[in-house]
Amino acid sequence: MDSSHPPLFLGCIADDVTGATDIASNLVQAGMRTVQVFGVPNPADLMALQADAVVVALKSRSIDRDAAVSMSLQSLAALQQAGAQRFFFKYCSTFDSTPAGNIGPVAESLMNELGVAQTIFCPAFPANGRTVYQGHLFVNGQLLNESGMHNHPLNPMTDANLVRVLQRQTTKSVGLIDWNDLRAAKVRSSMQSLADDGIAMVITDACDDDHLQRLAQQTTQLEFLTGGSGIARWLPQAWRESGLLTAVDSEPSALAAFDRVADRGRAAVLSGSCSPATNRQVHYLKSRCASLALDIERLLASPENALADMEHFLRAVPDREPLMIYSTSDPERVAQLQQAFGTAVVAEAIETAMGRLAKQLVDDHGVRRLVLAGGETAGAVTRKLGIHAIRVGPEICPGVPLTETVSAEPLSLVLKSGNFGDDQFFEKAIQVAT
Ligand SMILES: Nc1ncnc2c1ncn2[C@@H]1O[C@H](COP(=O)(O)OP(=O)(O)O)[C@@H](O)[C@H]1O
Ligand SMILES: O=C(O)[C@@H](O)C(=O)COP(=O)(O)O
Repeated sequence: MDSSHPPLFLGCIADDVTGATDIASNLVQAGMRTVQVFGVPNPADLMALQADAVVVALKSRSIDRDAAVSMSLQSLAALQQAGAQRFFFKYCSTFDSTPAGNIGPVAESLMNELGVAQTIFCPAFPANGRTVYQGHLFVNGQLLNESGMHNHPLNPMTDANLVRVLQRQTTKSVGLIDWNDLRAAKVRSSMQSLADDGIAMVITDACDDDHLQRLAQQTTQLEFLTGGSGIARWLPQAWRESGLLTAVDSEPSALAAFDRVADRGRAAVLSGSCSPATNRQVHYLKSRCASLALDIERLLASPENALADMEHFLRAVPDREPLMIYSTSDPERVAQLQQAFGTAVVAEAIETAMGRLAKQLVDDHGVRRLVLAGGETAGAVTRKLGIHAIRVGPEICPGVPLTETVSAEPLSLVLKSGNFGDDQFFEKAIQVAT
């Protein structure tokens, strides 16, 4: 390791792959040299990275609670051994979880392990339309439970009151810091009052970036924070101002390690998100490039035959032309498939197929840029491709950067959170300058 590089400062644990890239991108935008690694890391590998921040991308959002807790604790141990001084648990800005978890149980176990009595829960990400007011989460001005998230295939969100949602997932007591506390710079004193009342987990309001900046400035004392990536855009500056983080030369330095060596080949979009935004993005792109909807019934009946059909399609697309394959569907179609075959069975079949398709695209069809839509989908694909780490480049839209794999033959990856990006996002991601 280069002894002139400051030691690792921040260790993040993200509960899905696109969410990890989202926070990594916001940290890079805020001037931190950030590397994203996939799966529970090895401390020695982390120490060799020369980064200010490491984001560990897990696939722990929709799995069994005990497994999610276990892999999060193992990741924490690795980050601690690598010398991290601050820790962040990143979950979705739409608080994606089931009544059993996994946000509450994972946060609780990380707090217990770190010996931390209290922390904040700040999913707000105003740049992407996620705001929290009086503890209620809004998505582009709609209450969470009316925003389309109530139709999520794996973790439908049916309650916008986050104090209530989180309280159902944890044995610790949950409270609220509202926007008045932020405006009056009363976060620390309000947290102390809440602590005196035995409140360990504090949902925080934030309606705009000014609120997030204030919140970051007033929580620098916390060793462990949790939230979406909105606050991560402001924490590095707050840490620097309070003397905790060594100042970096300038913002671009955080992008300096991004080589752009990967962007020399064909682009393909694999889309498994069924969010409203991704449905619109698929609709926009499908008449503009070669595209194919996964035949999900055929896939469930015979994966091998379905993949053989896909291979025919791939061979028919002229060399080097971009293409898109998607399972993205509207809520009625998702419900119909889930009722007929079972939620987990459908999700597993699609994720496995997406992983295999990605491997075919890269190994046999000259694809060097993969655009993946959906956190679970991206998790399955990156696992199948054996990707260990990525460097983060410039943003294509808030929370979705261009990235490239840290490997002998780098691959360009765009890992898009299901609900991020405008209708033309895929087209931009395919075309973005190299
Ligand atoms: N047509 C479909 N019907 C049912 N489930 C689907 C369909 N298409 C994709 N899925 C599954 O829904 C889940 C979507 O999750 P994810 O990829 O994380 O997207 P998002 O980012 O929108 O949450 C995945 O497990 C995926 O396999
Ligand atoms: O915070 C967010 O909204 C995203 O970073 C995120 O976690 C998205 O997850 P997916 O919607 O599953 O892609």
